[in-house]
Amino acid sequence: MQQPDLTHALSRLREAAPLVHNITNQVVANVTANALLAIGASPAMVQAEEEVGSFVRLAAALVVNIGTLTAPQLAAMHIATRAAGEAGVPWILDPVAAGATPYRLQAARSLVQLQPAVVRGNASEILALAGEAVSSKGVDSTHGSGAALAAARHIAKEHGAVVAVTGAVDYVTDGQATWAIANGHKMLTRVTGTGCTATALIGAFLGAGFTAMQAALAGLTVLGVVGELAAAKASAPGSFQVAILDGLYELDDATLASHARVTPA
Ligand SMILES: Nc1ncnc2c1ncn2[C@@H]1O[C@H](COP(=O)(O)OP(=O)(O)O)[C@@H](O)[C@H]1O
Ligand SMILES: Cc1ncsc1CCOP(=O)(O)O
Ligand SMILES: [Mg+2]
Repeated sequence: MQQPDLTHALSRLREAAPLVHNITNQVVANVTANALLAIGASPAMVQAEEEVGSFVRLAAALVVNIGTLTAPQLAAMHIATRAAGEAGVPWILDPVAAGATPYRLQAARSLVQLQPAVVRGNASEILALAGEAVSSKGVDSTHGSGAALAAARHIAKEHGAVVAVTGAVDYVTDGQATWAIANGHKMLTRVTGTGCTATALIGAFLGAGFTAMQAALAGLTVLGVVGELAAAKASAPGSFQVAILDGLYELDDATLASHARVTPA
């Protein structure tokens, strides 16, 4: 398996400065828009059924996140993902708390049928999406990421998507090749929206023309490295959240390459 080359990933992303269309949850809309701006992309949060089909055709990538799902928002997600498919706009699914209620699970299942380039979730979410009867603690995982690796491979093969499971170690698989990313910091679990930020960053790399596998590896490695650097500067969640945003802006290709811990799994 050839080692993924992230050497110029950040400069490529910043050169492309992709417009990223987000249909996301109300908790993280601001956080993820700021993360996308900090890394060098251009975010737009657009979710009216009446306009998502037109808007997504202007975008370089689409992020779909079911964190605070409502029926109109789900309808908009179906319109946007179908239009994205027609227009060749790559999109990523974040199945937040997929196993928590039948409504969410059904919604996530309906969306994964519509050919996302990437699915990114925590272990409980990926297990639920794969059909395992698992519990979660709302939006938080009660499983380690390794426990969802087989489920991730299963979803990847069934839907032709790249699947990323995050946790202490992140895994990215296309159903055949699997990579482990051993970056990150526990403090990332003490601030809301870091999983959603991971998803949005992968969306930015998709919008910059990276393959699904490269985009998932780049997005997760960026957040993991930034999390480590932020934790060295900030010891509590409030300042850590600010340090993440600053770190996304300050990170360069050389620092990413020297801190990345990506190995075959
Ligand atoms: N125990 C941990 N140690 C280091 N990094 C972690 C840990 N748990 C999660 N992360 C990182 O936090 C980010 C969000 O992942 P995760 O918490 O799994 O998503 P979610 O917020 O959707 O549950 C990812 O970058 C992941 O690598
Ligand atoms: C707290 C919360 N409730 C519904 S969505 C959301 C944010 C979840 O963010 P993340 O999955 O990144 O932890
Ligand atoms: Mg999440």
